[in-house]
Amino acid sequence: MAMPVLVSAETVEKLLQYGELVPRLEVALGKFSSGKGEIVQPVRSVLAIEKYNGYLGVMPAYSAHDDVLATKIVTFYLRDQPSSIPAHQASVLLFDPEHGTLKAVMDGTVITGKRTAAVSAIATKFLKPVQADVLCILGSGVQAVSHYEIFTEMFSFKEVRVWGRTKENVDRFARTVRGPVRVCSSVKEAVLGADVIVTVTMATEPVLFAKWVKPGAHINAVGACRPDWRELDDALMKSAVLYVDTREGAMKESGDVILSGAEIFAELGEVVNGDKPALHEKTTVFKSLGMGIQDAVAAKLVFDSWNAQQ
Ligand SMILES: NC(=O)c1ccc[n+]([C@@H]2O[C@H](COP(=O)([O-])OP(=O)(O)OC[C@H]3O[C@@H](n4cnc5c(N)ncnc54)[C@H](O)[C@@H]3O)[C@@H](O)[C@H]2O)c1
Ligand SMILES: O=C(O)[C@@H]1CCCCN1
Repeated sequence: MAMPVLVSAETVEKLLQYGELVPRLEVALGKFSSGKGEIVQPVRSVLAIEKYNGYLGVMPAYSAHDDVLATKIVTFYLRDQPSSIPAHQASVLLFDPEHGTLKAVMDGTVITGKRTAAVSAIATKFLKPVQADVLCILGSGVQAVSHYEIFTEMFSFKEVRVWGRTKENVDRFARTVRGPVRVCSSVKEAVLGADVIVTVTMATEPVLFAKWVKPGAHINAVGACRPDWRELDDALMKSAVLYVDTREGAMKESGDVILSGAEIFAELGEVVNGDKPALHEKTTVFKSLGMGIQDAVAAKLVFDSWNAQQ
């Protein structure tokens, strides 16, 4: 029995390219929302490690369409002090769907960063206003960097703004990204006039308020993945047209959806399929929770690229 391949973060970083990842994720989102059973993905299990303010998530998924079977195991911790240990750490187990054999154990942290930003970019492609000149990123960590990377690659914003709670993190972000960024001293300064907003904080209370949001803007709400955590206020959740990655996930995990009572208009996959309209002229929110199938598709891409080099 062959041992599984171990694929490092560096190798994942090198092999996982947005140009290949985005179209495959878009198809997977559509297949998931079509409900034709080609993709099987239960809502993830999340275990609370209360003593340390942490969580462990288990995210299995199978796609007959992509012929991929994988499970991401991810931990995420609320930290009240800056730490050299990332808030999110993940590994992806990739299996041979036909025989159930474990093929690879690969870094899931880089996969999480890239696939999450790629899905936000897919939502933004459909939902941003026709004239979108200003991008605002709230948060300055791992997801902020990956979102900056793909959003500046896929779209032509005239200005990119960032706000972060911690100056140390914001300065690191500004040094890390390859391109211009305007560091803002308040959320309000970053948000006023923005056409596309990305919220990627670890906030548990709202940081983005409807009163600052330009009518017709598109918001990718990526943080707040627990039923009692918030990033957006009720006014924004209730006034915007709400899209989600998965209804089931949002209704179980999203405090922004559950606590605001906002009505879900559509899954992103339904927009991809043409089953629901992209109301890009309205103020729109894409609430992203994360899906195991996104990790599985990314892991297959990495493995197939790695295999081709052997
Ligand atoms: N939707 C998805 O698929 C998905 C995937 C991965 C991560 N996430 C979520 O995205 C968010 C960012 O993840 P990350 O990996 O970039 O984390 P990170 O720790 O690298 O960055 C978090 C950022 O939020 C800031 N922050 C922390 N507490 C805050 C608070 N109370 N108010 C405002 N800002 C605060 C930090 O300073 C940092 O800039 C998290 O909520 C994470 O759970 C979502
Ligand atoms: O989908 C993910 O990878 C993340 C895990 C941490 C919580 C938010 N969603």
